[in-house]
Amino acid sequence: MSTNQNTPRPPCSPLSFVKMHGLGNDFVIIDSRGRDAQITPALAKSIGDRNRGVGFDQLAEIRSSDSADVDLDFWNNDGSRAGACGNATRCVARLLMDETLADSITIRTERGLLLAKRTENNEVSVNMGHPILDWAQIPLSHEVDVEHLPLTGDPVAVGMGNPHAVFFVDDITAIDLAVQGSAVEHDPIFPERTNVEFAEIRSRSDIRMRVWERGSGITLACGSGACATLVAASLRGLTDKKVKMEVDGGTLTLDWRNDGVWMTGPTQRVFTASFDTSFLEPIS
Ligand SMILES: N[C@@H](CCC[C@H](N)C(=O)O)C(=O)O
Repeated sequence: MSTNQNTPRPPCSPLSFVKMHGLGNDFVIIDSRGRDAQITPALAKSIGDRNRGVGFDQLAEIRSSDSADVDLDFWNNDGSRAGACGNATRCVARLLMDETLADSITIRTERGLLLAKRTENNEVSVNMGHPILDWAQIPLSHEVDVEHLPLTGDPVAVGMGNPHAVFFVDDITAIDLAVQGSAVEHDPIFPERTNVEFAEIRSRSDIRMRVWERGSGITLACGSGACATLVAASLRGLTDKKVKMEVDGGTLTLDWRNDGVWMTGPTQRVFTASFDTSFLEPIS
């Protein structure tokens, strides 16, 4: 008798999920309402591996809420937590609004209570709240010396529930996103690392932006990064407070209003599936 056939297998523990994306920023969405949180850093990293797991830019875990329609936690694919994720918030809002046929929904994230709405053309808008401009709260260092960074020009530090360093550049095609983004993310001046945006101003209402995300690397879009870029451009006097922003995966509309920064764009459900967590290889 073959020993292989008799090798005991751990019990099957299926975890179902929905795969969605917003402008190519892709997410695994797990619904943990009514049960304990299931995601740990190690599990997030294993599921996030694009070769050995499922693959995602962020994992969003939906939780029951006492003070909103749902609570939402975010994980990057390196297993780290993220305090905000604009595009995943829009995707989850779309998923739940389709489920309940509602036209709006409240979602509590680490950054606070967010309101999302369905638009007339079936896109999703979310109010990402007010930017945090006090660097001590972002958290970033007050004494930022950009001279040693592989870039010229001062970054603008903006908190949207997560940290962003926005660089304005004359020619975005000249940026080596992997090299320069990674160098800025890991620069010791950012004690909690940072998301990095490179923005070329095309007009007062049109920005081209590319992003290097903390904990996930190059992504096709970043909602909180788009909000941070609008805030930075507007504060520098480079644009108006409402712009369209072209990112690698498509176009977002950003509107910095009195009640916060609103972001609008498409969402797409890709598939629903489940996997057996006992198959996932731990990734160090
Ligand atoms: N893709 C996101 C932002 C994800 C979080 C980020 N990588 C972090 O660590 O803060 C978005 O759409 O906002």
